[in-house]
Amino acid sequence: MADDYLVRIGRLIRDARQHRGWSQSQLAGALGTSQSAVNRIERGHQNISLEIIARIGEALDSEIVALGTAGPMHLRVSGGRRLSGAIDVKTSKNACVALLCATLLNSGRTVLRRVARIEEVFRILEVLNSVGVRTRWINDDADLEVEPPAELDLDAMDHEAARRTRSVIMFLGPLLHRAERFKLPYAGGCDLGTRTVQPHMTALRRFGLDVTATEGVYHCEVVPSIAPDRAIVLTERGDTVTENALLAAARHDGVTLIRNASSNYMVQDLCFFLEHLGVRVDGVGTTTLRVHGVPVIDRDVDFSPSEDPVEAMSLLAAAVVTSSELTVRRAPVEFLEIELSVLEEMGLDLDRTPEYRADNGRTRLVDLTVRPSKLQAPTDKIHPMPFPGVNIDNVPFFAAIAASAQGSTLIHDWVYDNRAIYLTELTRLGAGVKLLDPHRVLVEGPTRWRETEMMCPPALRPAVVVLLGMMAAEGTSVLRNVYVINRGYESLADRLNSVGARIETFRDI
Ligand SMILES: CC(=O)N[C@H]1[C@@H](OP(=O)(O)OP(=O)(O)OC[C@H]2O[C@@H](n3ccc(=O)[nH]c3=O)[C@H](O)[C@@H]2O)O[C@H](CO)[C@@H](O)[C@@H]1O
Ligand SMILES: C=C(OP(=O)(O)O)C(=O)O
Repeated sequence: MADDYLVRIGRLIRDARQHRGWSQSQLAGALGTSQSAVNRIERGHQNISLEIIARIGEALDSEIVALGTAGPMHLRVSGGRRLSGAIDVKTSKNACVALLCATLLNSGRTVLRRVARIEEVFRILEVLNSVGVRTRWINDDADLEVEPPAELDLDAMDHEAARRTRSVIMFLGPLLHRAERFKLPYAGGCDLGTRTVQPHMTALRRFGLDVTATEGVYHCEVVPSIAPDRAIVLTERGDTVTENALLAAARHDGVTLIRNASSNYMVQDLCFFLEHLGVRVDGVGTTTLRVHGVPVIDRDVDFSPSEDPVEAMSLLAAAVVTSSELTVRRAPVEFLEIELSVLEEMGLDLDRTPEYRADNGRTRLVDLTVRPSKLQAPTDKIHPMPFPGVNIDNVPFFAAIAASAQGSTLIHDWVYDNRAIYLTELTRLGAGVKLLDPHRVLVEGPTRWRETEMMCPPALRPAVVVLLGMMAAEGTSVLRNVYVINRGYESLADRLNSVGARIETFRDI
């Protein structure tokens, strides 16, 4: 028993080390020990103290062992089961976090309906609470009330929670209207390689924001007399940068023109919310936004963020890889149209209902039913583009789908440095995924999926893709440390179980 325990800890350490991309010698160097000692630890042949485990966890930036229910969550998947029935898409992580940041524009009370109860939202709530914003879940439907204080206590900001999110960067836009000097930690989020924040700084400089970045913290100073005197042309058509520019423009006394804006789903939801706050935004859905700012916003508002196209795509992919008939209800079709076209070209048997409106009154939804189909690899490569193109976050799901199709599919993720690399994790489940270069993988299908045990890749979508492979594989698979999945999906295991999956959650020791 004791030996078995050491072997399990050893495996956790090995997986965490491999995820960091370190050799045994590199870990040994960080611990001040020898490579052979690390080798013994990983094989479970060495007694180790809690102190050593803690040091290893620190060196690898990974919580190896935790006590009680707060420890890392893992999933045990009994795969090879067909799904059936219907499942609803939840509201999107990316809109919910942008709207939470946007509540900082308003002195009044904001109610957001059916907010995704996910770790990313919890982290942003922790940051808001730490600076004095009062937040409260008001019912079991996940409706959330947000009330900012008259004065924010920005020095009390919870940097640890903030640093775990990408979204906290969207505090910059609202805060530049509330403080002349403040600090914000560097943004985190999925580990996808370098993710620039320069376009944010370039856009917000036009509103008088001056940022010095040192030792993990942005030191921000605002010169209120500086205001945009001509159009703000974003250097990238990014989602969060467009949102930051919108947030800054919302309380700017005048009209701001933003060009090369993203018109993606979360940006549109933010524009609809700004309209509730009395801020008119012309051009929603296009790449030129004209924002009619309102210097003081003090309104009680009630808003329903829309459904998540990326969650819809994840659920469709779950049905495809498990050869199931499944209805995905409340799918925001406008943000999935190209994905659906590609899937139909690949031979997916897919039905959709007539469109209906999301609770925000604007976004078009449909229910999609997919049936088991013989898929062919697409002729052309799959690559993302800013909306309206294949959504960057949907690309990883094409890897799982391509692995279920006959033939070779080239997937080209030009956007992120690391995300395509994580897709090679599917080889551990039996898929033929070859890395051609850091941005391109060739997927050779169909796959005879096989069970495995592994750590979650440190990026949300590739982590879910691995989970889908495990659902397709006969036998029992284990996916360790799924915080990254919980960042973006609410109770995913339970919800998949409700349509026939068998996924158990557990924690170590
Ligand atoms: C909280 C949130 O909403 N996160 C989403 C948002 O992150 P966010 O908007 O922060 O995305 P990033 O700024 O990281 O941009 C994504 C990447 O695309 C590159 N890029 C982007 C636009 C462009 O015109 N040219 C270009 O090269 C950037 O350099 C970067 O490498 O958008 C990403 C891209 O849709 C999504 O993956 C994230 O889920
Ligand atoms: C990359 C993603 O998220 P974030 O921007 O929050 O890291 C994602 O949602 O896939």
